[in-house]
Amino acid sequence: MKEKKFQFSYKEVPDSKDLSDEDAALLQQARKATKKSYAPYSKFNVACAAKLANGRTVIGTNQENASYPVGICAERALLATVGTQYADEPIATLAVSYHSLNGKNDQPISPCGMCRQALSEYEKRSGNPIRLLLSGMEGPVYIINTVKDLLPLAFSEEHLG
Ligand SMILES: O=c1ccn([C@H]2C[C@H](O)[C@@H](CO)O2)c(=O)[nH]1
Ligand SMILES: [Zn+2]
Repeated sequence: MKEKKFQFSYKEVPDSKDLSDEDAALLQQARKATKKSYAPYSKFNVACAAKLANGRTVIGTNQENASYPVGICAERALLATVGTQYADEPIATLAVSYHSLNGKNDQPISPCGMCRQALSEYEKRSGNPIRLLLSGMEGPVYIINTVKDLLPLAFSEEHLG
């Protein structure tokens, strides 16, 4: 039997003011876009902002539904736009933030499992790592180098044979 290990390291920046100007601006766009979220059921307003390799910025927000499973996360809403309008264009950096009416907004969240799978496929398809900036409306920012780090042993089209 062989012991295998998965390890990853990421950065924690104490506050968004410690980011580069470009990263701080992208995170600010994500924070601002939480106002566009439609989340009357969870009251958990998530938004993300992607800086594409071509310089464009795209935003996405969660859009909920009275039939709960119909709702879509901010990350996959964003990917639908990127995939449609800028197919295969690499996402250089994706900032994710949220504003919750249920509690504090000062800790980072990270994409759910379904979004990790979707982001993983977009990363592969575009051929470039997606850097992630994760943060609430204030507080620390996590910087993650690639979606691969968030989804070890990812399922992909290769497994379909
Ligand atoms: O990374 C995340 C985590 C949660 N949500 C959404 C799904 C649901 O609408 C609400 C509460 O889970 O937040 C996102 O959009 N992205
Ligand atoms: Zn999700």
